[in-house]
Amino acid sequence: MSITREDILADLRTLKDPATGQDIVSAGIVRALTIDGAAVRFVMEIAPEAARSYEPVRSEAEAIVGARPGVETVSAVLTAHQKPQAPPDLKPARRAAPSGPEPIPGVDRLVAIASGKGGVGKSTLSSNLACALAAEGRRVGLLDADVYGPSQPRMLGVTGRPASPDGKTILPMRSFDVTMMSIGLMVNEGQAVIWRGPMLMGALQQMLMQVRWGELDILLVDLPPGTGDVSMTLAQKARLDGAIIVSTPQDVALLDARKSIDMFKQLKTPIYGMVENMSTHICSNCGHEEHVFGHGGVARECETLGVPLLAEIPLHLDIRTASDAGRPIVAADPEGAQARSYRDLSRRLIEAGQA
Ligand SMILES: Nc1ncnc2c1ncn2[C@@H]1O[C@H](COP(=O)(O)OP(=O)(O)OP(=O)(O)O)[C@@H](O)[C@H]1O
Repeated sequence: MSITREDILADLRTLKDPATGQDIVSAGIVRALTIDGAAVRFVMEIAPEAARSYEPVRSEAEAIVGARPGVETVSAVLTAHQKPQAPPDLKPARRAAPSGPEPIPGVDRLVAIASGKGGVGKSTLSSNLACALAAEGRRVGLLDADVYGPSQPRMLGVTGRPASPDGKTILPMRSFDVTMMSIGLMVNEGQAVIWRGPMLMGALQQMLMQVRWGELDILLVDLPPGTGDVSMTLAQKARLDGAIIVSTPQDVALLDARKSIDMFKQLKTPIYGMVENMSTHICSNCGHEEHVFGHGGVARECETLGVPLLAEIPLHLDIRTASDAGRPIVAADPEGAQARSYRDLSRRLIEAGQA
């Protein structure tokens, strides 16, 4: 049975907008309605502070549309609309309260893991480094802030939704002695979330400040690739102790890594150094080593930029299969050759007082 846009809008018109009393379609809340075969998706655009009062409307909307014959899946997502900005007041009557970077209660060090470009192995490094630091006895947290592709739940084999016993704070998950939280655990699997500026910042701040991290020696933050809103918000809201930049050796990746370093320098975040990932390929059959992406690119870049080269991680099939199976190589085979570079990196950071 084919479903039409009008059918869905008619269903949604039966629901009331709690703010205006109009139906939600006439109130202009329903946006981006797409019908793809038996799958229906739409967004409900609301004021960010009203998110809680709209949740029942959102779930009712999903239920009503889902009950229509021919509809198999429905995804309704709440997104925040941008409030028009008031013109700046050039003569404020009183001084604004300071809202600079704050420390996270109980967390000794906050360290960002960043990359200029996607797919260079930043998340693989974050989970393995977290496990390696835990293996050295450090109390480690990992916050997966990669809003565009949160992969830590998969890499650390974590499923389920974090509990919130009091409706205000969130209990983190735990895997391989690492306390973790991911933006991927806050949305339904497969549900596309359209993050707008204010909502994204709200989610990041919530994960930093409302998650009960407990006492940690270090909290690693796996950032989305590039130099976007999340990195900026993190550096502005929380007191960052350092950043580690991951890159592969090719020129294109290095070009982007340089932008990332520039950004952290501007944000006055100390750069702990760079990590070259996929530095050399080690054949899993014969052990033959070759430099698929060239060699020494990151070392040269580090010299030019005056930042330390922290580690060179080989490209090895076992590293990928371990992560895909939800058990990072450092946890799966801690004494094995492929875990060595991650474990050396963790020891180096601990020795330098950076972890
Ligand atoms: N050293 C390595 N050896 C083998 N495979 C690797 C290595 N590092 C990463 N990979 C694999 O490369 C892919 C991309 O890695 P990963 O997801 O960590 O990158 P990323 O930089 O976090 O990407 P994005 O930011 O786009 O999520 C994954 O399949 C991962 O298993």
